[in-house]
Amino acid sequence: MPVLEVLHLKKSFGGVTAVEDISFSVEAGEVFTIIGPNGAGKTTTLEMIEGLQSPDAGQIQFGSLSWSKNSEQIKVTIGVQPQSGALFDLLTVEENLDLFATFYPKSRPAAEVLEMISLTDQRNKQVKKLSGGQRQRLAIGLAMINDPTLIFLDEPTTGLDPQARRNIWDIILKLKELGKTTILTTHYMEEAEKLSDRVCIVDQGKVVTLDTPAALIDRLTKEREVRLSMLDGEAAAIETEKVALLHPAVVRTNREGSSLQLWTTQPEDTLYELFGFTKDRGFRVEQISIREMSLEDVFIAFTGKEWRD
Ligand SMILES: Nc1ncnc2c1ncn2[C@@H]1O[C@H](COP(=O)(O)OP(=O)(O)OP(=O)(O)O)[C@@H](O)[C@H]1O
Repeated sequence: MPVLEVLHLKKSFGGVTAVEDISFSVEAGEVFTIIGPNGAGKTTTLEMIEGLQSPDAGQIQFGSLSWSKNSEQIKVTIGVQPQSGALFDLLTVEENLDLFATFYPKSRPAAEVLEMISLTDQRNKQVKKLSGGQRQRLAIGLAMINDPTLIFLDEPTTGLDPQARRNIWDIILKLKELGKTTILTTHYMEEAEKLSDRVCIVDQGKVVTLDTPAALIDRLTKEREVRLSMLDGEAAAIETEKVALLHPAVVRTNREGSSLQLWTTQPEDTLYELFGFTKDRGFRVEQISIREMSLEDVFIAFTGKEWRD
């Protein structure tokens, strides 16, 4: 039985439809990631599930529990990362954890949480003196203080430098080792690809696709991005692009100056033909590379939008 099931959620604000129709279910122990462009409805979806907003329509079930009948039970089962503005700046790290612990009938010892979020050495530091990454780790710690089975992290790494982001990935992986379920939203594709068991892509308030990162990428594996850089300038690239577009396996192309990008389902065959052409014309190709598809390509393919990372 899924730990969370969301069925046909809908939410509008005045004339703006934030969530049009979102359904998914989450299994115990998985990292389930929702990604999507700005304004896709990710935060609104999460807030409805967390009980912070009421849906206009649809159902939210935590196993057999629902907000209308079992709100007290749900509150002790889930952990929600507070916005970083909700932390108490003048209190120390440990005092914040102790304070949040009082909101719950049962809590995990602060020392254990401090270890998990690698803030034991900063336990007596005032929160206002923490770095951005440390604040975010504390926010995740606060989401864990009631020892929840299901944890919601809304863009926990936004704005952090790569090392601080990696520290947060480590916490998410530790939570997984403990058998916890994490529902994550992120702006970073690489993060979704690395951490998630399954990824749900939303756009304009609807689920566009949902699967494991590997399966999503697999759907596009037939397509490869080929890059060519021409030594003989833009005119050579323009002509080569025209020839590439005539090849039946070439899906689309892009050119900037003398550099050419093309997406093809038959890279070898396409290159063979292009090299035939460049050799005939005496054009010299300076660089060539064939790139594997990533989750970012899946996103672009399904939503038709560039990723904003
Ligand atoms: N309280 C609100 N009042 C009015 N409009 C809102 C409100 N909350 C969200 N919206 C609108 O609903 C849409 C979805 O917003 P939401 O914050 O859920 O998207 P998101 O996918 O989380 O975006 P982002 O990645 O930018 O955080 C947006 O058009 C947003 O402007």
